[in-house]
Amino acid sequence: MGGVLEIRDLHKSFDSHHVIQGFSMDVVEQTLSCLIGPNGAGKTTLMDLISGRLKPSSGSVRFRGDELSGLSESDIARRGVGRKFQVPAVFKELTVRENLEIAFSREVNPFRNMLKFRDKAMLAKLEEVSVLVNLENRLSIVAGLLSHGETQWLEIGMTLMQEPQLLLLDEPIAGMTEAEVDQTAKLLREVRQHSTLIVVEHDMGFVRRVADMVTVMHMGTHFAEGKIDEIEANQNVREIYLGTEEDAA
Ligand SMILES: Nc1ncnc2c1ncn2[C@@H]1O[C@H](COP(=O)(O)OP(=O)(O)OP(=O)(O)O)[C@@H](O)[C@H]1O
Repeated sequence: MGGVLEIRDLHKSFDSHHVIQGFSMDVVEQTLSCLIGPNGAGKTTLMDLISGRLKPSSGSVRFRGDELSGLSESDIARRGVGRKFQVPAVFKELTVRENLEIAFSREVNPFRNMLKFRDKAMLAKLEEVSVLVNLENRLSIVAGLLSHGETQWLEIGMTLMQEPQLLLLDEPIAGMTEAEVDQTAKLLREVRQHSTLIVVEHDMGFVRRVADMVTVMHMGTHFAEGKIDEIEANQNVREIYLGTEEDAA
């Protein structure tokens, strides 16, 4: 079955290091897919290839039927693919409100956007997103003073200001407290009501709570895919990934 995102026979090499080796995957609209796999499996590289940060050596990434490989990172973002990295990239000296305002438009000069788009549509979006990411009471705080978890939410919020149709998240709960993890699970389930998400995650407890589908990567290949129960019961997956975590525990 096809999907909103169709990845076909994707390859990526860095010199002689063949990191993505014929990877294919379909992502169905309005689902949350978790991408798991051992360290070095190629998860971040795959996200980089989807978002245009890296160009594939060969293969195809189609989003809503359009080929993305070959487009620039900003063109891919304009087509509705949002990305949040593990390390947040917020403007620490600006307030939460200003950070969200800047993110509203995809124009090049963010400070011009702040003046130009202080309109009703932006205000409505800002209110909706700030409630969603649990920062509605922190709008006038300088971003540099936010907790780690709040900073992660702000960056998710900045991505949501652009109304992405596909949202790529790299380890969104890294370093969060338990309460923040709970809040993030709730947030992602809400975002999924109107967007499609791919989340790279190592924490299987969190994967269990949020994932509709789980895709396992191993050595740059699509190793397995299914519901969380199927993946956790899959002996081959346990051998290359889950088993090793248990052994280490
Ligand atoms: N720019 C690069 N140049 C050379 N090798 C790279 C580059 N980027 C990634 N690699 C290699 O590609 C492989 C896959 O890395 P990647 O970060 O995609 O894995 P990952 O599954 O995200 O791992 P982790 O779970 O540890 O974050 C690794 O062996 C890494 O060293």
